[in-house]
Amino acid sequence: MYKIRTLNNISDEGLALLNKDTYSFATVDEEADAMIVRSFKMHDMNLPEKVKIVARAGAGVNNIPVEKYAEQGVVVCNTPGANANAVKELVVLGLLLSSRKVIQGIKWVHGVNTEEVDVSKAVEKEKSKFAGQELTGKKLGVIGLGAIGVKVANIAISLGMEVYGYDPFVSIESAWGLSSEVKRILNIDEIMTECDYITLHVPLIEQTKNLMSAEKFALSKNGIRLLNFARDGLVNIEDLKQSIKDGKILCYITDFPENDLVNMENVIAIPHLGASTHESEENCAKMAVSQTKEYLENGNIINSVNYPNCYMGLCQSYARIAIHHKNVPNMVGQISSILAKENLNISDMLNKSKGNYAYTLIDVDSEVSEQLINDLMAIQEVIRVRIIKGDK
Ligand SMILES: NC(=O)c1ccc[n+]([C@@H]2O[C@H](COP(=O)([O-])OP(=O)(O)OC[C@H]3O[C@@H](n4cnc5c(N)ncnc54)[C@H](O)[C@@H]3O)[C@@H](O)[C@H]2O)c1
Ligand SMILES: O=C(O)CC[C@@H](O)C(=O)O
Repeated sequence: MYKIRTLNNISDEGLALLNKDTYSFATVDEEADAMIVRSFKMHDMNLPEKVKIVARAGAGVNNIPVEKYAEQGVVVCNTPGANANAVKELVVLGLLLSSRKVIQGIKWVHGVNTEEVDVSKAVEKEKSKFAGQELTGKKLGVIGLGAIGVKVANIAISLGMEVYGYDPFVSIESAWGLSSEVKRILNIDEIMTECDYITLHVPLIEQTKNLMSAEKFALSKNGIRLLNFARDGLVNIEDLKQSIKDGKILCYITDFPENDLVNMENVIAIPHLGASTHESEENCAKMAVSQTKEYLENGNIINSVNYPNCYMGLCQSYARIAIHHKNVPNMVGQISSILAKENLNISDMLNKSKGNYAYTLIDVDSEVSEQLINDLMAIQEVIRVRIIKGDK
């Protein structure tokens, strides 16, 4: 029986995949074999030793100490692309809200004193205050061409925008999905100087902190619209406030409200709703739960951000040994000589690495003794050893 702890509200459709004969819910952290999380900040949390996997039902993992968990032999996975359509649709709304004074207009309508004023007549007189501009023909810069950026770039093309895309690390899969009409930009400064609208779709990592700062705003035209549906921390708030005052930024639309910004004219702050659709919550939860089950039941790692992806299907031998270790030379040699000493026959094997960490899956034809587990754990660079019962 495995115990699952949810640290945020996770869609019921996803949790329903946890069959009751094998899974139950942990009520305290210490009981959990796996944690499923959305935006809960795990940095200050002491992760109990029993936890083996943390599944992020979503894309961003900046709320999780990914490297620290790798050191503890805890797999962190996310759900790439599962909420991309929801975010894309909200970005389209962001483009429109930053172009047309719909929010201001609606506020005005709500404020009309209908005891004294005939609103239907007042509309025609007042509406000139709320004129906007069209998207067609304007230039949009998309920074980050991953699951969301590609969808945003493509839909902007169909809205008649001229789209500039910047992503020095673009994956082959993303490149295949990107419209050939998107202009590939190799220097972010060109996005700043050319574009009327800029939208951010990069992860928040050390290299992207304050990606949008005074130095970049200085390059832009006057009156640009900046959209941030990726993360706070990507935009330097002090520099942003100054650039709004200077008229460089006409509108900042963000999914990450901050105290300093919420009452500013020219700022539209949305309460982190990018992924908040029924469909996206269900997609993310289903993917997070399936990946958790694969790891717990079969040792397979899918969509991990701190360990290599490793998939050997079901174990059709007697048992599967799953070993988390450092990515250093001679690990496979040391592991297989321990198995040879115990006379264990290997029927299948996979060894993969990612950065400083590696993972080895070994299917064996007979029982694995406590002594063998202890011998494996005694290798200095081995972090965790788990035995999974096979079919035979
Ligand atoms: N508002 C929301 O609710 C919401 C929902 C989903 C994702 N997000 C945020 O959006 C981010 C992107 O999501 P995604 O699903 O597209 O992720 P993704 O991993 O598919 O795409 C990220 C892209 O950013 C690129 N990138 C990384 N560093 C870069 C840099 N310095 N300059 C340019 N490009 C760079 C990567 O190459 C990758 O193509 C997430 O990390 C998350 O922070 C927000
Ligand atoms: O879980 C959410 O609601 C937000 C998720 C989003 O920020 C993400 O990075 O996927």
